[in-house]
Amino acid sequence: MTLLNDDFLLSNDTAKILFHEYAAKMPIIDFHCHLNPKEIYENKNYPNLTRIWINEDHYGDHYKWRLMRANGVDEKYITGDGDEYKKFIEWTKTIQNAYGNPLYEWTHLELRRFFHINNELNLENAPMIWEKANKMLQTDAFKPRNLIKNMNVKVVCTTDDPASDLKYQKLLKKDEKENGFKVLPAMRPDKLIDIRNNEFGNYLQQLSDVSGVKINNFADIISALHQRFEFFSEMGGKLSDHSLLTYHYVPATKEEIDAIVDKAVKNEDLTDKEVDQYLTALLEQLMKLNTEFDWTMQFHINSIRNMNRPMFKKLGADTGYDSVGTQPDIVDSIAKLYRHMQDTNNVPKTIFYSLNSNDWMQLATLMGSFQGDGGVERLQLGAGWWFNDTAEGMDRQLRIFAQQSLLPHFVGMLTDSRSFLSYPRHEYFRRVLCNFYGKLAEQGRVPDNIDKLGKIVQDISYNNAHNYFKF
Ligand SMILES: O=C(O)[C@@H](O)[C@H](O)[C@H](O)C(=O)CO
Repeated sequence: MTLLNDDFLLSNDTAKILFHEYAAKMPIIDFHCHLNPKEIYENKNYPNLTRIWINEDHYGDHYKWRLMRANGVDEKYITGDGDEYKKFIEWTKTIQNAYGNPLYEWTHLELRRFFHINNELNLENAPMIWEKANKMLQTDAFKPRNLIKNMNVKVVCTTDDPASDLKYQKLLKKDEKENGFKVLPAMRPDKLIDIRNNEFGNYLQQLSDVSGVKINNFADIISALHQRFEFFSEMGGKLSDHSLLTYHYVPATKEEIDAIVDKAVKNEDLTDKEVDQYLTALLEQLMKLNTEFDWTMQFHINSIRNMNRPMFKKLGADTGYDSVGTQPDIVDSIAKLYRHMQDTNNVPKTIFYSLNSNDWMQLATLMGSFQGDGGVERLQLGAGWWFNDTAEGMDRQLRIFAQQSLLPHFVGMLTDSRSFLSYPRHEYFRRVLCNFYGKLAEQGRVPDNIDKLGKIVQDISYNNAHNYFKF
């Protein structure tokens, strides 16, 4: 089979029909990504492949950065001020060693889908590819808004701090009709979760200023958050998103929580128990707010971030120094939290992603205990996330979802990316999805009713997300 031919990842005839005649043509809803709304609004061409593929200023694809470091590339030619063509050549050398890594397939899929370059990228053809691609990058088709539009994307949900003024989402709202897609905020209150950060007190002041709520205690924080939920909702926001590196369910009294907030504002040391007490109280309130505003709450759990301390100091967060978390009982704590919130009917629509795939069965079966209340598949196991964003990781997540619940209700894939060239990840997922159902059909485990199977893959590719999030 030739590299990324029309039927790659499709192992039988049913899978091929399902992909080519049903899933492939569906629009895209990217309900979680890290695209910069400013870059969508300013809509400027990228000067070359390095700037759109590897790094644009401090921003960029840390998946590639990790691989380049593994290939022994000097940081100067990854995130540093090295020559941009040399960075591209270093990426070319790196990808040559990446057989079996999804970035090998993604890189070549992007060359095919955007630049119509079907060659395998290597040192011989790198100069030609650099020249051809860079020329194309200067055309209107490669402006960010056209990249989104031409990939049939209908909704992009950015990742935004509650204190954000959503300046660029506001500006883009006026161009929605012309663009043919919406750019909607998703609230990511990481700075409220990160109570040990020395900037916590300053952040509360920022949240107070933007919300108009004076913040003297925990209840005031929640009042300020409520105002931000109102604002994000007015802007079309329908999701919140929460990164929990580790988490333990530890209830506490109002007085204890206020004392913890007070200590945090003064940058006094907090015990692990105090952090978990505060986190528990905050997550309970966030669940209430998501329920009140009929949003979907996303949890990104069990990760270890910014492991390399000197490089964190130098480059900051999300720069390729993260790994899978190993808290074995994190889902036990999530279960206690949900059981407690069920008592007051405050379990919102939720999508769980764990970076540790050992958690997936526990999450999938946990969710079965909180479905109902009139909504279809209100709680969902999210698509294979980050290090699980591979053909095998996607297939495993689909299998567990199908075995423990009703996969035809799944809201499907997201890019989780910082690059405008990442939309072929949806194609990649749709191929894995069609192959999953194609195999069931050809094994005689489901009826070979192609229209029914086709409807399922189209729903998972687009319709379910449209209906579930109510965009
Ligand atoms: O949203 C997250 O927490 C992660 O997706 C994180 O942003 C990470 O940098 C990433 O993009 C993984 O795909």
